[in-house]
Amino acid sequence: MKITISPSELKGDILAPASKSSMQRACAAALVAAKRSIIYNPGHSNDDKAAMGIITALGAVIEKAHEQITVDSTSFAKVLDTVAKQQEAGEALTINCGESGLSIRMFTPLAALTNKKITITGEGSLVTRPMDFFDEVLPQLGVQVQSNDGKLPLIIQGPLQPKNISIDGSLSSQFLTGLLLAYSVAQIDPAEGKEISIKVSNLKSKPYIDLTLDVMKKFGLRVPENRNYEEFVFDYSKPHPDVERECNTYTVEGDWSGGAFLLVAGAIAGDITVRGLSMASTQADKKITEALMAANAGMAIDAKGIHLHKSELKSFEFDATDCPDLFPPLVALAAYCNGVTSIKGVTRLAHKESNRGLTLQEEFGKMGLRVDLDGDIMHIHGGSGLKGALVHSRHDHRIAMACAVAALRAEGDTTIEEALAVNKSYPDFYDHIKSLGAKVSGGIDWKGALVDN
Ligand SMILES: O=C(O)C1=C[C@@H](OP(=O)(O)O)[C@@H](O)[C@H](O)C1
Ligand SMILES: C=C(OP(=O)(O)O)C(=O)O
Repeated sequence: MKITISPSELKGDILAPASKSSMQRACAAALVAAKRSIIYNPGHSNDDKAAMGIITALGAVIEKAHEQITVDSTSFAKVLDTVAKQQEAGEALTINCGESGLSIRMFTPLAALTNKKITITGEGSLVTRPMDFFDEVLPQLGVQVQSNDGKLPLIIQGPLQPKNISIDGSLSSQFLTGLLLAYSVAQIDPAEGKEISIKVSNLKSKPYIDLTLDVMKKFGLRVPENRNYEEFVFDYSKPHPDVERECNTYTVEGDWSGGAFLLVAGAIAGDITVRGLSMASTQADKKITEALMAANAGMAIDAKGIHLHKSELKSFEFDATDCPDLFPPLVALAAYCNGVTSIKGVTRLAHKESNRGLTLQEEFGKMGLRVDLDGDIMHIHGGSGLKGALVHSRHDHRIAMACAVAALRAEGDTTIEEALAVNKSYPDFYDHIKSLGAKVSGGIDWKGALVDN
């Protein structure tokens, strides 16, 4: 599907979408909390749908209402209980993680809490993303694993038993997120002692772990002591925090990752207000506000939201090692900043939905932007304007959104091929920018019919 964006001025206000990082974690926490949970402001991106599909496959029952979902996962309590009694292994099961890196890395250890033989599959770019962490780590926790040479599909069989382990956190924080959730509810072997810890070296994307711990706390799960992101210690001698609580309630946060595209759109082509992004959030991509400030963006933050208007922008330096998803919107921003912007953390981008350092260089190159890759640093030569072009999302949602935002101020039209890649995280993206006045043509209407294409 192609979508064309013509140069536009944006005006108005918009509510940021639901965060898939927050929503997927809520699904996982609701599953292992093994009771009833009400999740408000649920997301409906493909990654969110993958998470809901997985917890359903693992026994949770989801009831959807207008602005909330109710998850009943009391049957998961029985699963854990069955494991504790070491009964017969259950029947085989397949779970499909769609294209979601977080889902596969977070739910695999949770699926391994059961004693079922489970096949874990995925689609699109997920089949080429590295999963060899599981080959190395899960057997240390008593889980049998078979992978396709470190890639999907995985076949696992638990039950996972928490043990003192050391892991490498340099590729992704998502594996640690999964282990933390699993350790919080797993049955422990008394011989392991009362304190069990996960040591982590070289952890990247640290704020995502803060979000994991925050969600665990809100769902009344056992939360480990975080020793400077180098060791996470579970004290099993302490009673489980909220076992008495009958029902959890959780509100999915507004999405700083998707919201970053709206904020950048406002800084280069607008006079807009983005609502629903909390400054109290632990989300990594809240750091976009620091980049906007460094670029001299016309920004003001108050109780009504974040206001952005078009202004003269200057180049900046930024470290995105712990917030890698900001690279695409930052490139769109830097394209309109006078001078050379330098962003650190390129090596974090190699295994996302595309190899994002290269993809950004190539797709923005088609619009006339010079992007140099110098080891871990990206240099963006901004300020001389972009030309509308035919670009390709490369099946990467953040590349499609970055090109769309940059197109708002380019000279001439920009057509994005495979533009519906945005459905992975932000299905309403084109509708949202359109409601702010962006000239968007092509695509599908709400009935799935082709429009203008
Ligand atoms: O935990 C999460 O919700 C995520 C963690 C980050 O991955 P890494 O930890 O692999 O950097 C981020 O890039 C991804 O989009 C979402
Ligand atoms: C990399 C991303 O997600 P995930 O790793 O969960 O697929 C992303 O949303 O940019």
